[in-house]
Amino acid sequence: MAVFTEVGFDAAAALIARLGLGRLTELQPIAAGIENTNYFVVSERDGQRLDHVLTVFERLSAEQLPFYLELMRHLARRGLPVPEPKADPEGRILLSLAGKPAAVVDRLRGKSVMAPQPLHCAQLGTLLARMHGAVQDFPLQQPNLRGLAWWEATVPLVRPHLAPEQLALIDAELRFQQALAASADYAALPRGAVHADLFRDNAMFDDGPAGPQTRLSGCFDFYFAGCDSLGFDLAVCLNDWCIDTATGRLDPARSEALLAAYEAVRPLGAEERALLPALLRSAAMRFWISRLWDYHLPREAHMLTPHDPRHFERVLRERIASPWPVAVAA
Ligand SMILES: Nc1ncnc2c1ncn2[C@@H]1O[C@H](COP(=O)(O)OP(=O)(O)O)[C@@H](O)[C@H]1O
Ligand SMILES: N[C@@H](CCOP(=O)(O)O)C(=O)O
Repeated sequence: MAVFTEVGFDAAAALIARLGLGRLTELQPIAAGIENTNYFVVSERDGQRLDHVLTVFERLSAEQLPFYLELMRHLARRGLPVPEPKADPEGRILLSLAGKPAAVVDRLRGKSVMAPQPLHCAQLGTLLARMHGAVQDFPLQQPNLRGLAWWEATVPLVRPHLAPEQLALIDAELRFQQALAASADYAALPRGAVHADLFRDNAMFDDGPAGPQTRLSGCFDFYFAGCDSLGFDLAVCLNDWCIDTATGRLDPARSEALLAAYEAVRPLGAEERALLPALLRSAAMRFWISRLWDYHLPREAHMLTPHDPRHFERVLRERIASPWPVAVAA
């Protein structure tokens, strides 16, 4: 992030105590991320150190948040490595701090791996497929709030900042995505509550038998989750985990590792496979628009570092030019 809301030590200590997590000993603002205010919190209970993450939600409302927090709890209770939100004595996981909605969740061990190898991508593929299985009986519904309707509302806001060739691209892609969303093939895609932002920086690896930072310890930041096609979620991951950053191309070894591991748990249907190139474009478009919006219409915050929108413009152009260069196992 960004620290949009400065949380005082005493206020955080009172919250941690109320959650039964003992005495607060450290409160450390987190610089990474762009959406919410996050702090690492360390507390001591019965002589034991406890590590959690405190999030103050800046844009999401108290009406939208139960979906994300309940989804995390659902997945954690299914044994998936997802931070579980902590409940107060009344059983509430949606809390309040500094007059804003807040949550305290488990801190995952390890670090993000920003230059992943096939072994990292494979573990991510397995986790993603397991999550797609586990959400099939998740009862809450909420649309992907960064889906097509948001693109349609946001493209007019960023258009004044674009060069002619960018305008041509964004307008044409919006038309392509509108036609895709209206198609019968798209309507037939399997759907569910998906993460929708499972980038490398939203997963952690700790040390494993294959060496330092080789074992996936979990994924976090479910605050862009929503009901969408499972294939879109997969495309978001492929576009980030398997990319050759310089060219925007998909790296065959990493893409194949991610997909093979995914399909070992949840094989893709023929309709998903056929639409994967279009969904890779959707995933590139989604983050190009959000990055343009964050970049050109920034919010006030300390430590805010917007992501580079040109990256996803390059990725989108590449996905249009080379729909699916990877030999996907049929
Ligand atoms: N549950 C967690 N376990 C470990 N680290 C976390 C956790 N949640 C957040 N973080 C850390 O905080 C950073 C920012 O979190 P993130 O959710 O990406 O912020 P934002 O919602 O503002 O984009 C992450 O890069 C990570 O280092
Ligand atoms: N992953 C997105 C932005 C969302 O930020 P996060 O820190 O919440 O993952 C991007 O890279 O544009």
